[in-house]
Order: sequence, then structure tokens, then C-alpha cells
Amino acid sequence: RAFEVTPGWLPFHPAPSRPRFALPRGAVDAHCHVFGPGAAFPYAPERKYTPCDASKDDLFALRDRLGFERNVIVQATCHGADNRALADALRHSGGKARGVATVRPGVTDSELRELHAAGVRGVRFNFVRRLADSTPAAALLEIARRVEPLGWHVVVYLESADLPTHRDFLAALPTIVVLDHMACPDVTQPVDGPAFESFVAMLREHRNIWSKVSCPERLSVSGPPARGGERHAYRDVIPFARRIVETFPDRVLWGTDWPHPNLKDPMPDDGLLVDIIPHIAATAELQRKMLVANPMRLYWPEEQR
Ligand SMILES: O=C(O)/C=C(\C=C(/O)C(=O)O)C(=O)O
Repeated sequence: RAFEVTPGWLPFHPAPSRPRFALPRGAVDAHCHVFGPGAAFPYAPERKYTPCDASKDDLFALRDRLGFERNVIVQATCHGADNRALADALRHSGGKARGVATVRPGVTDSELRELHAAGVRGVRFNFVRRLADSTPAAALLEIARRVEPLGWHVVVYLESADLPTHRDFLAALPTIVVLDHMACPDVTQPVDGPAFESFVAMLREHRNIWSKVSCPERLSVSGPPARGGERHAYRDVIPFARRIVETFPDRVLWGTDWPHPNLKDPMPDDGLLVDIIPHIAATAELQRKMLVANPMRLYWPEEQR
């Protein structure tokens, strides 16, 4: 069955460069997705966009090209709560990928066990207005309570303007909570201004709340490097990510966000995104925590190094 790709959809970069930054051994790309292929894994009828296909083989080829060893594959909203494409990618990863699924309130215990057996270790709640569905907070809390005994955590995608609205909900979650992309701060504001201070204060107050420091390309106003410009870019985002990495070194994760859903021009070179890492995690120790120790503790606890 052919799916009409959303007009203006940007496909992922066809030939990412090899990063100059050498990732530490065991590095994990802790935020990426697989899309379809739609012919085998149909996109959800309730989706808000229709992407171009981005298969597990494409993802694993990118992993090897960039120098990662493992992936955490996050269910994308275009597949709704149909986690078949995700589970298929996990099962074909040779144990090198774990997943974060989307489930609905009616999910059965056996479906949760099946997802766990495939390698799922968390659920995702999406409050970003253009992506969100209408599941009530009480139902999401119930899902969190049901997955906690499995050792799963909750990934939450929301925007900083909505943080006050969801603060109590986040505080009530009984699991580790991982906020996507630092809850999308407004990087035109000061990094020590009131808005980002309240984000930092929340992580300080709740030791179970972690943050991904990914997606500068989504958050940046200053944008990518000029053609042939310096390799590291998104200068306006770096101070925000750096502050979170240095303040909470044991509670940060990093991901490519490949294949970069809903990104407007220009599609980033994933190799260049990796080259930003030393600018947000300035020491080998901070890099090792963010890229290896933290994701291993959360997704492969049984392999604790
Ligand atoms: O992939 C991201 O982290 C960001 C986006 C989309 C999704 O995560 C999704 O559809 O699941 C977005 O901002 O549109």
C-alpha cells in the first residue's frame, strides 16, 4: 500500500559525513526512529504526518557509519500505538537496540510482556501540540504505574512553554522520566534566564528526571554552519545543552533524532551533529557518561559495566 508523503517532507541526509569526533567505545544513539517501510508496517490512520520510509537497515547503516555501537529506537507518532516496526527493528538488532514504545490505556499485560521481550524498556508520552493525542493525564499516569514493575521508564516530549502545565504530572510519575530535547527551550532567552532556570530547578528537585540534550537543529535560531563554515554549528543551543550536561552529568542522554521527522530546511548532516558533542560535553568523562554509562544503566542494566 503506497502512502502519500506529507508535502514538503525532507528526507534524511543521503550521505552523512564521518564525524571528526571519535565516539567512545560502546556509544549509544539514544534517540532515533524507524519509519515503516509503509508497505510492511502501515502508518497509523490517526498520524499527524506521513514520512518517507526510513528502515531499520538505514538506521543500522547510519549507526555503523557514525561509530555508535547501539541504538535506542523511539516510537514515532506516525505509527501511533502500532509498535510493529519498532519491535521488528529491535528483534533484528542482535541485541544492539532497545526501544521506547507508545501504548494506549487498553494495552494488555501480555502485550506489554511481548514488547519487553522484543527489547522495549520505556513508553513515550507526547504533549507537543502538533503531535499530541487526547489521552487524559490520569490514563497516562495509569500506564506509567503499569509499566513501572517491568523496570520501564517514561519518555516525555513537550515544549518549554507547556512545562508549567505538565509540571505536577511529571512530578507524579513513579518511574525515571526522560525529557526529550531539554523540553525544547527558547534559545533566544538567556541560558540563566527564568524559563531555563525553572527547567534546571525541576531536574534539581526531582532526581528521577533526566534530559536528552539532542536536536540542536530543532531548537537553533542561529542555524547550521554556513556552507564550508566551521564544522560545529547551532551556537545558540550549545550553552543550554552544556549547562545540563555539566549540572546533571549522570542524567543526560544524546541522540541523532534520525531520520529527523518534521524538520524544515536544512536537513542536518548526522556526522556534523556528532561533531557537536565535544562542545556540549567537554571532557572524556562527561562524554562517556552521556554516551555510554547513562544509556547503558537505563536500557541495558543487565550488562552494567
Ligand atoms: O523526533 C522527534 O524527537 C521530534 C518530532 C517527532 C516525533 O518525535 C514523532 O513524531 O514521534 C517532531 O518534533 O516532530
